[in-house]
Amino acid sequence: MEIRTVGVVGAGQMGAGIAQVFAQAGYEVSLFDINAEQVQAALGKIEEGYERLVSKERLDPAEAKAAMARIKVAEVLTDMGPLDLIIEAATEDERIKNKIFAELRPHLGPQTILTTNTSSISITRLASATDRPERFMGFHFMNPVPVMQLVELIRGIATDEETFQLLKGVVEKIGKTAANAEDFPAFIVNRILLPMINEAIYTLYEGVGTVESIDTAMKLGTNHPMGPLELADFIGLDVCLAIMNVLHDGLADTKYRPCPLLVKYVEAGWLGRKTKRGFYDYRGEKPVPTR
Ligand SMILES: CC(=O)CC(=O)SCCNC(=O)CCNC(=O)[C@H](O)C(C)(C)COP(=O)(O)OP(=O)(O)OC[C@H]1O[C@@H](n2cnc3c(N)ncnc32)[C@H](O)[C@@H]1OP(=O)(O)O
Ligand SMILES: NC(=O)C1=CN([C@@H]2O[C@H](COP(=O)(O)OP(=O)(O)OC[C@H]3O[C@@H](n4cnc5c(N)ncnc54)[C@H](OP(=O)(O)O)[C@@H]3O)[C@@H](O)[C@H]2O)C=CC1
Repeated sequence: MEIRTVGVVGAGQMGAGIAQVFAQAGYEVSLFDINAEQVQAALGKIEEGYERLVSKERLDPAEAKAAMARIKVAEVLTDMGPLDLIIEAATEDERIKNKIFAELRPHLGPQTILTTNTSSISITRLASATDRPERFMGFHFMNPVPVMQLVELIRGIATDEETFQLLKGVVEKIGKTAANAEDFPAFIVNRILLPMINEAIYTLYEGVGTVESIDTAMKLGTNHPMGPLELADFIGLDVCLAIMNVLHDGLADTKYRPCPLLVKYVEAGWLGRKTKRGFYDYRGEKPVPTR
């Protein structure tokens, strides 16, 4: 089997980046979101992404145009059913993901491979609610997708070798590097990264440092490209909280308890860059700390 057509479900920051990278690599891409405005915003971001590459002479203008033309908007989710590969990149909520796979189920082609870009949720559990756990995998991209080199590949208990090899091939074709992770809460990257971010939030909560001093300390003291609070805003505080909850519930260890301050920000709807407020306020010219 060769993968040529790809459906991306969810046109948020991850879905947009995934669609951009796949279309650039020559795949025919269908993009769907329950919010039609979000799809239009994603198309605008993708176009900007290609323009950025063209301006740096990393992409030929004709190739950029051709890549853009390979992205189609799916009016309804079920239109994606017969495609070769579906990448679910909707909100980090198990009920939403299950609902998407359940809706797709009667419309899927016999060969269609289902994947999820989940940051933390059990692949085996998501797969078990579909009709094809052997053709189901975790396909975890990093943010921002066009820049980050890594894709985590996570096999569920029933994932077959053919599916794994096909997805390994896809990672090579899009010019990225795969790392294999076992199916345990939050896999590798987020098992390590999110407790670090959560600890940074505790450091703020306990008054050990300010937003600025914590981020400066980690940027200049450990050479991280972004401070942990800036990175949390970049990922999305709702996504960070969802991952911490999966770690806390799945591993039953208090060391994964989400910081109450993270919970408070999410309850306020201050989700980081995407809502223009989180640990920083992005509404002005320059981000300024919100506490
Ligand atoms: C939560 C999960 O499930 C998993 C995750 O994703 S965890 C999060 C993983 N991501 C990270 O840790 C990101 C950490 N941050 C970084 O690596 C960097 O800050 C960054 C790459 C995002 C930006 O880098 P920077 O040096 O501050 O800014 P900038 O110079 O503007 O960008 C660097 C390059 O990336 C490109 N870039 C930056 N943001 C981009 C975007 N959103 N889309 C496309 N390209 C982008 C820039 O064009 C630039 O390219 P060149 O080097 O070719 O000129
Ligand atoms: N943010 C990050 O750094 C990373 C996130 N991920 C994972 O990727 C996934 C998406 O995250 P991200 O892009 O940040 O989230 P966003 O909130 O930016 O985007 C999610 C999108 O999914 C849409 N959506 C919600 N329900 C449905 C549905 N039933 N059908 C179709 N679309 C739906 C949302 O619409 P609406 O807003 O209207 O609800 C929203 O547009 C999550 O699983 C997350 O854990 C993985 C790696 C990194």
